[in-house]
Amino acid sequence: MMNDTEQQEREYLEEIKEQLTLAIRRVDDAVKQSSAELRQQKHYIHEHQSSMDDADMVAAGQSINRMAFTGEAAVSRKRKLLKLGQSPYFGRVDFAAKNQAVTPVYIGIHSFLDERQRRNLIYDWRAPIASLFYDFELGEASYRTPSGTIQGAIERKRQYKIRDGRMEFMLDSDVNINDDVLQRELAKSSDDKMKNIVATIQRDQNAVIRNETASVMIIQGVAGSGKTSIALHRMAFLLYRYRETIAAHDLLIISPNKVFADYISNVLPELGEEHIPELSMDELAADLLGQPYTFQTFFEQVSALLEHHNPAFIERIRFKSSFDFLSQLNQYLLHIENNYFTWSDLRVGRTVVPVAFLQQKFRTFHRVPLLKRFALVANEVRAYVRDAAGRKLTGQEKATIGEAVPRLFKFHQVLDLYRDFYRWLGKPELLQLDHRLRLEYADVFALIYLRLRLEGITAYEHVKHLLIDEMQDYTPVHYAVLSRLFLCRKTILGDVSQTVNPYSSSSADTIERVFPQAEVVTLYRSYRSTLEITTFAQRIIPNPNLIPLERHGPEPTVTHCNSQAEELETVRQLVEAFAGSGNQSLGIICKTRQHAAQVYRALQGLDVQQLTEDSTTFKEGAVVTTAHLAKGLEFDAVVVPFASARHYTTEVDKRLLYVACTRAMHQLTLTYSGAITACLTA
Ligand SMILES: Nc1ncnc2c1ncn2[C@@H]1O[C@H](COP(=O)(O)OP(=O)(O)OP(=O)(O)O)[C@@H](O)[C@H]1O
Repeated sequence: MMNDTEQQEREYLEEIKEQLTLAIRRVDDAVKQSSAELRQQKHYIHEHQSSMDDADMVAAGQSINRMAFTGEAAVSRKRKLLKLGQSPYFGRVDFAAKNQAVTPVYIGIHSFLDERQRRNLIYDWRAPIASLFYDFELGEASYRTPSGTIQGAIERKRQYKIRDGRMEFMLDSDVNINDDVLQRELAKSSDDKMKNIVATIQRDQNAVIRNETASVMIIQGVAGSGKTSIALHRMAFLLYRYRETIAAHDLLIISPNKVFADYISNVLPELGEEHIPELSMDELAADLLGQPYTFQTFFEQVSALLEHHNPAFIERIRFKSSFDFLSQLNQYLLHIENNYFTWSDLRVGRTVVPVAFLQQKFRTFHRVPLLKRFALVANEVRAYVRDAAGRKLTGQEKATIGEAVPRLFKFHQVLDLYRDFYRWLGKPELLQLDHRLRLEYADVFALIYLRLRLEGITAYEHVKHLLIDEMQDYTPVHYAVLSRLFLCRKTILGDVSQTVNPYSSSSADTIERVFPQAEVVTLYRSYRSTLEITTFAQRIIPNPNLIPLERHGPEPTVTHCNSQAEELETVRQLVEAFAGSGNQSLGIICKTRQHAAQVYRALQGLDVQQLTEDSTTFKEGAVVTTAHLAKGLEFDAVVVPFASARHYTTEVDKRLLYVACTRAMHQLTLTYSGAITACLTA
């Protein structure tokens, strides 16, 4: 068989690298040539401008564009080849399709074709045949192609780690194929942003990544199950699978905040794809609400909940996060259609426009959002009056009609209707709005929903696939807005256990009610943390279904201190120890902003950074932050200060503690003074 031994593999790697070098040289030549031609063409146009007609100019412009395009494609091709030169492939399956010879299939991050022999030397991990690598052990196997399923058998499976063009190891695997390499990958320290996982994608993960049928895919997965990773690889897969029709700018990621967006921003470029546009929910809200509103952000809502116990505030959030709320809004919309018109004949000069005409016209436009119908009906009325009077209307008359028609309806401002909604409910106290029109967070998407239904919003029709992370933080009314705004396919992921606001959280079941056509996948295997850390986190929120990966590290420690000052000193020592520990990242994760600020002050003079809501980038090394902001991130080591009964008491606190502890990959330390929190007793 080809490339049997390690020696042969090493020689083959050199051969492939050489071919890659040649290919890069060819691309370079092509780039040079195309830029020379471009220069010539421009020069030619410059010289002959005076004698060229419009058609000549258009043709010349087009040919320049074509050359520039070829140039860009060559540059991008070169980038991919250079990357392959560093690490050409990570896997190999020797596959014999039925009645055919065995061929080795090398799998890498991009494909690489031997142009002269027209042979695929490396297959893109997203190619149909590459799914063999993820989906099967040795023996019978099959893969689906657009033209049907190919049956056959896998005779060998091999994995490689090639870095900087050097083979660090190769492994033949028969049964538990990925485990060894996966273990090595997971044991590594995390120095910076999220990385791609193409070499070790697991079977259940692969099924989600390659799913082509789901119009809505909901991924509920335990902490560290790879949800975010999978979702990003799924985007890369879709870009590959539908490359004729979908480009990176057709996709949209709705992310919880800028730090998270920055944290994940490397994955697609690593996979050779362009950056995907991203919006935070707050940015989307600001865009959809428009002026003149300002609003409390989700961060501020959660902080307010943590800072003071306010039953009325909680009650408002709870109600506005319910399905009942959404259905009340829908009923209200029906109610106003049926009750808020005051019908009367319209008199314009000597012409009377009868009620029946008006009603009939409003009915004709029933598909148009309510508040947009008035202008359309006014036009109809103008035509009616013109015909009746037998002459053109004066500007004054036209304006009169424009004002009279809306008067048939009680309200025209969405905010007035939103206020009225609470009166109609008999609970005006549920809307708290100050004179500067600052909305509570729980009102933001409700108001947007009304606006969407009453005025229509079409701003996001170009999006072809939407990715929503941290789904548990959004409520039925959020999803009602998203489902009307984005008619495209969606991938929605999250974990109910990691909600930072239990009064407004959604489980996969809740979201399924909004998207009944959704395919729901549940992931139980947790990859991030050592068994010791995962077991510890289970004491906070137990999940009997969770399957931790067998990877070991030090037991988490819970350190008692005699005073807060001593506690801060302990944290300081931990940060000092971090510098020489071999760990690359350390997260000091606090419950509140105040705690984070206090700890940060106590660490003055050390190389520590603070992550706040205003941060726009993920920071490396040691950082102090809050659990809310740390959600979705991970660190080699985590320190959770102030884990006392005083600070971690409520249901919200418990969730935050869970989020904080599950951020740790290898090492976890809690410190407290006074009594220890009861959240750990489970
Ligand atoms: N198949 C895999 N191979 C290698 N690493 C993996 C794999 N799946 C997950 N991981 C790693 O596990 C960690 C957690 O992944 P990720 O952040 O995507 O999980 P998550 O479910 O979104 O986590 P959380 O909800 O806790 O934020 C990451 O370091 C990721 O690289």
